[in-house]
Amino acid sequence: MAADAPTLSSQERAGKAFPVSWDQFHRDCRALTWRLNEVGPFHAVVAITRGGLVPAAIVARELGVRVIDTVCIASYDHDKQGELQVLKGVSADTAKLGGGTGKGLLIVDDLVDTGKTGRLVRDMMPDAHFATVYAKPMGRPLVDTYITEVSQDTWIFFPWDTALSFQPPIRDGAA
Ligand SMILES: O=P(O)(O)OC[C@H]1O[C@H](OP(=O)(O)OP(=O)(O)O)[C@H](O)[C@@H]1O
Ligand SMILES: O=c1[nH]c(=O)c2nc[nH]c2[nH]1
Ligand SMILES: [Mg+2]
Repeated sequence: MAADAPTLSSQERAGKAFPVSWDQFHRDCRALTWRLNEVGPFHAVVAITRGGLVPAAIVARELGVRVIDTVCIASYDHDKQGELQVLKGVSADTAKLGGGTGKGLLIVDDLVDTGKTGRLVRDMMPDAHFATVYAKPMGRPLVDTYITEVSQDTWIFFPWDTALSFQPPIRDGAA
């Protein structure tokens, strides 16, 4: 590649935009919980930070689960994926609840895209149930329960990353 060739971000490569409002996200999390309620009960919810924190709070509230832990992973810097770094694993108490393999634990994230994050966390807790609100085809096989599939060339815009702004009329070339 030429030194000055533009590097496209994951978001730019995606091409299509799928904006999600708070209201839509809350509804999708509740729909996810209806499905999870058939699978549980779960000893604890494990949120993959940071995107998994919001759905984990809603799902835990709906399922009546009060033990909530986190796995903290850093990978995308805004919208470019780099090396995955595990900043924090689950606590010893949570690991014990999952019998060392994650059995009876519910892992929650906002989405799977390439599946790299999901694979890393699944490998830590192979018997846990893994749920995401949204799934793209590459990551979908890793997920046990999800609500909405979007195409691989779609970028999901979450309500905590966005704000209301002016949009040019479609007639003038808006996407
Ligand atoms: O399937 P993958 O290609 O691994 O991508 C999915 C992950 O990417 C996003 O997290 P991100 O790394 O952006 O961090 P954040 O949750 O802190 O925003 C999202 O919340 C998932 O955890
Ligand atoms: O906000 C986001 N939207 C996405 O579609 C996505 N894929 C990976 N990481 C992501 N973050
Ligand atoms: Mg994340």
